[in-house]
Amino acid sequence: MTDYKIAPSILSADFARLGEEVDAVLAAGADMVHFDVMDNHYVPNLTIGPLVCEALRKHGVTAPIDVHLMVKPVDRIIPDFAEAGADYITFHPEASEHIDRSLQLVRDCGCKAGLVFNPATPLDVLRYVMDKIDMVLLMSVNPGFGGQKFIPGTLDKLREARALIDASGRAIRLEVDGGVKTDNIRAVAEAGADTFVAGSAIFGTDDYQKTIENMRAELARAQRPGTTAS
Ligand SMILES: O=C(CO)[C@H](O)[C@H](O)COP(=O)(O)O
Ligand SMILES: [Fe+2]
Repeated sequence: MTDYKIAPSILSADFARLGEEVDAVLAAGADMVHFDVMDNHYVPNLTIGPLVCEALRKHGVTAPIDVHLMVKPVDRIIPDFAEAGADYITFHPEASEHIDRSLQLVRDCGCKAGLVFNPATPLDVLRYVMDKIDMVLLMSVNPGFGGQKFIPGTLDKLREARALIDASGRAIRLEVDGGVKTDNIRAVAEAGADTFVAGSAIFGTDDYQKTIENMRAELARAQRPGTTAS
């Protein structure tokens, strides 16, 4: 049985009440908090930094925080997020001058490391760093904004990533981010994902618990071999 995780993206939360919103999705059954960091340079939008991550920890959030860095360069901000309480830190290979070094930096800071692949970015670099990663994140929209439509070609790419992860024999999570909703989460799982970011699909509804329950019901119907991710 695959250990599926649902990670609401706080990009679509009410930022004026962020602590309450995070408490609410976790109480509704979410597994981790997806924390989108945008710099108005690597992507055309500007969001939140380590201070907000630290504030969530001080507020009492104990669930894993999955920091998705859409910033360039990446290295300078990694230790700050580790210090602020991040569990996972993922970054885009295009945003790092030295991918292996940035992954090692994340790990040296005590966090789990991941690489994020934009829709048109090939997975080629993965095979050289498999031993240094804990997560592969496939973008199913172009990064920068919530509420976009899922790009269907991501399903084939998920199958490709799943085969590479399984061949590595390592417990690497396969996360998908962008346009994931109750009506496509099952197909995304069947293509190989085990971790599902959903922003607008959860925060855009009135009843977070019902939405997460509906997503889990769809996941329970997904048919594919189990994975080793934990
Ligand atoms: O990284 C992101 C955008 O760059 C977000 O995590 C993503 O878009 C989630 O939002 P939604 O589920 O509404 O598509
Ligand atoms: Fe994200």
